[in-house]
Amino acid sequence: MSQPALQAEGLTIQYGGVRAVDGVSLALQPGEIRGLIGPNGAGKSTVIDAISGRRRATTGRVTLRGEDVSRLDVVQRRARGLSRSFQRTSIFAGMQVREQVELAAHRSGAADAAADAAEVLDELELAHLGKAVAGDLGYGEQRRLDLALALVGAPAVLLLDEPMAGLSVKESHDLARHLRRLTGKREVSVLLVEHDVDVVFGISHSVTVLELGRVIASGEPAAVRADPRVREAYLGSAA
Ligand SMILES: Nc1ncnc2c1ncn2[C@@H]1O[C@H](COP(=O)(O)OP(=O)(O)OP(=O)(O)O)[C@@H](O)[C@H]1O
Repeated sequence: MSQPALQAEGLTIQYGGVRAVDGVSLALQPGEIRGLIGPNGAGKSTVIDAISGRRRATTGRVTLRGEDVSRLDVVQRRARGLSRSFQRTSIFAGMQVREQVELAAHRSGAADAAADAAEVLDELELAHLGKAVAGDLGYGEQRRLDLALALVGAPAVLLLDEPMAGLSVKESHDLARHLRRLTGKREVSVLLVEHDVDVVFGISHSVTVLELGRVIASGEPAAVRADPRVREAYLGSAA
């Protein structure tokens, strides 16, 4: 097996008396999409915060392509190829679409920001909206723009926190299709936190399930979905 694009080992995060994340380990191979699911409050966003550098883990280690980045901040980890999106989009509503994707590409260190932005916009079927002001886009288009902003600069790893939030079923499936195609094409690894479990099981190569800050299952989607503990803790009998 090749060197993992990302490895998190024994992450523990304490908020005062609450242990929000308790010894979580996971790895992403190049080009792998790993779903990270669990009930509300299970610790999914906190894991993403710890991996991205937004929150320093109390204990544990984060390695990016073999390099220990545990002591680096968000900007330093971004420069090493770790990108993320947030539950709420981080687009600039008053700015033109192409302009802001080019700016993001430039800030992410792309050698040719204009070309990189053009390619990502094209891949996400947003090229025709390049001159539109982002705030005028439909919500589904804004979500795709958010993904474009995270994708430029050729990151090795993308942390996505509920990218389908608020989308219709069709828009979710469209975004999932884009994600699957883009990750394959660009060899970017994705850690996908998403409440729509059908989307997660549909596009992920592997799935990790958290409950009360701990990993209760991890592996191929079909095996995880069939795991009695997962069904009991999270999916319910209808899953
Ligand atoms: N800033 C904070 N201060 C104190 N406790 C927090 C803080 N942020 C999160 N928590 C607690 O940490 C635990 C994990 O929260 P987290 O938001 O990571 O879960 P989640 O799985 O992402 O939930 P959701 O699906 O609702 O987004 C919860 O018990 C939450 O109440």
